[in-house]
Amino acid sequence: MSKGIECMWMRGGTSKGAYFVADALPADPQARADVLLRVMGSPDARQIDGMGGADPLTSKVAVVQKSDRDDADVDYLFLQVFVDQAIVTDAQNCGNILAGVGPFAIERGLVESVEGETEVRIYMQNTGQISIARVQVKEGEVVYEGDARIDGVPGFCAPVPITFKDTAGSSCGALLPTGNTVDIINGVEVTLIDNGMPCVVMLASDMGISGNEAREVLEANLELRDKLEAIRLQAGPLMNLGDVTEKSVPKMTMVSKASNGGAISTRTFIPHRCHASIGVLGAVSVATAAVLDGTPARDMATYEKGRQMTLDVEHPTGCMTVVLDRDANGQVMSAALLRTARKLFDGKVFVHENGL
Ligand SMILES: O=C(O)/C=C(\CC(=O)C(=O)O)C(=O)O
Repeated sequence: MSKGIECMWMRGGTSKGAYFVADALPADPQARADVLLRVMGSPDARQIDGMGGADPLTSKVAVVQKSDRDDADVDYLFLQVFVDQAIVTDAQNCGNILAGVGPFAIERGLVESVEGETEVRIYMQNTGQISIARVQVKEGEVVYEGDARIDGVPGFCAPVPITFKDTAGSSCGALLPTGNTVDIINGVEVTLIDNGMPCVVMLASDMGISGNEAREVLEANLELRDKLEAIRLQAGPLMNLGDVTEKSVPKMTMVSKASNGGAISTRTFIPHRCHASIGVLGAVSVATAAVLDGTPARDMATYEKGRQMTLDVEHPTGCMTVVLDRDANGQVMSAALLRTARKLFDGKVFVHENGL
């Protein structure tokens, strides 16, 4: 019998997944991927023989360890386990799963808790950048109960505010990897941007949709999906991401006018399924596109310009509030968001014998 692997299941923001201390998993990336495919039950559209929830948003993994760096407490490696393909990729970061990393690090004793609030400095290995999460603590224990709420998650929870600095060019080497605010691919005006997450931002109307459709409606639109994928495969090399056929980036975001008082409305493919809301760093990248003059997103966005700008990015299940800090030249220097996280399960996960 397999002896099982120590693992915690957590909701981080609007995603859910498995959190491991690094030394619980094989160090070799291929062997680790084999184990994680079995943990989630991939490849299988239903993930019936594993813990994954048959959705890319619930088939995610955080690998966490103490950091050797002076500017970080822990290192966080994000891994996306594809649902219906045998692919485990570190080609993207995830700001939602990140929300659980601070609480998990305290739970596992990787970070010493500070009564009241513990600041956890997290080195995000996928992109080589730092984020800071603030976790509530009482009598040495992580507090999960509270009165914060985020769209896309029912109920209330303790707040986990997160700040990102220097996320520009996280995976593409530059905020605008082509040097342009607008490129044209297959006749569609797009902004190729990376402020923490590589995204292709385009007008919903250019893709033949209103931008207010439900996730299910968009996923059933095969013509739209084909058009998005054709643009994505060309955008990948232009964004310095190489061949993206088997990668989960860039994300494809279609924007339209906000319909609920926010700054802009979004519908995002990640990249083959439509997001139920929007990714954290995805929202930061799209909000950044919306404050750049000359972009399709700028034309759709409504906001007041300033050094600190709060943009409500609307998505299929509500909105994500992004606070951007800009310097005197209007360049985005940091971004902050509110997330919540919750411990769901702690124990051992079992995989087939030959997985360990
Ligand atoms: O885009 C995805 O694959 C989904 C994400 C990513 C994310 O959080 C981010 O953009 O930072 C999510 O909602 O978990």
